[in-house]
Amino acid sequence: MAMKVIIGADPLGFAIKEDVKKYLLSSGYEVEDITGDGPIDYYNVGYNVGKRISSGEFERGIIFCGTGMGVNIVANKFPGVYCGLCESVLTAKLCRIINNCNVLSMGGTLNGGFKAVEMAKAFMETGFSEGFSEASPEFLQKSFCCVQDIESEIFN
Ligand SMILES: O=C(CO)[C@H](O)[C@H](O)COP(=O)(O)O
Repeated sequence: MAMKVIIGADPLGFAIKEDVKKYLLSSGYEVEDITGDGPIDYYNVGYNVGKRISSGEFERGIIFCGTGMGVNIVANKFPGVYCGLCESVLTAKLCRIINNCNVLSMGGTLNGGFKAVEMAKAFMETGFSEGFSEASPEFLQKSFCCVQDIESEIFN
């Protein structure tokens, strides 16, 4: 079954979102785009995507605004959301390997469509704790569990 991915963009993230959406659809992912026809503010993108990742309805999310920061801040308010703000292909890859991020955010004022797609590819195609010479998979997995413990303490 295809992985379910939720995406959304405010007006400043719209153009690169369209390029990433094309990549996701052509790669066979099941994509829901919450953007719609009218403009949507960055905090509503972060809210709607964060909520539906947190509920478990979607496995991954990719969100866009001018800088990637506003959508990132709001999405990360939800338990179970690990949103990485990335400005390079390397960080998009490392946010999966090291942090097990399930949401990627990026900015339309900082990235062109080609780079946005390369970052999305790195995010979608990289596994957690795989192939990182600086730390063992055991350490990365234990660290992620500690992050989840902190989260449980805060939310419960
Ligand atoms: O980068 C952003 C948030 O981090 C927004 O895209 C930027 O602030 C523009 O939003 P608005 O047009 O609603 O002011």
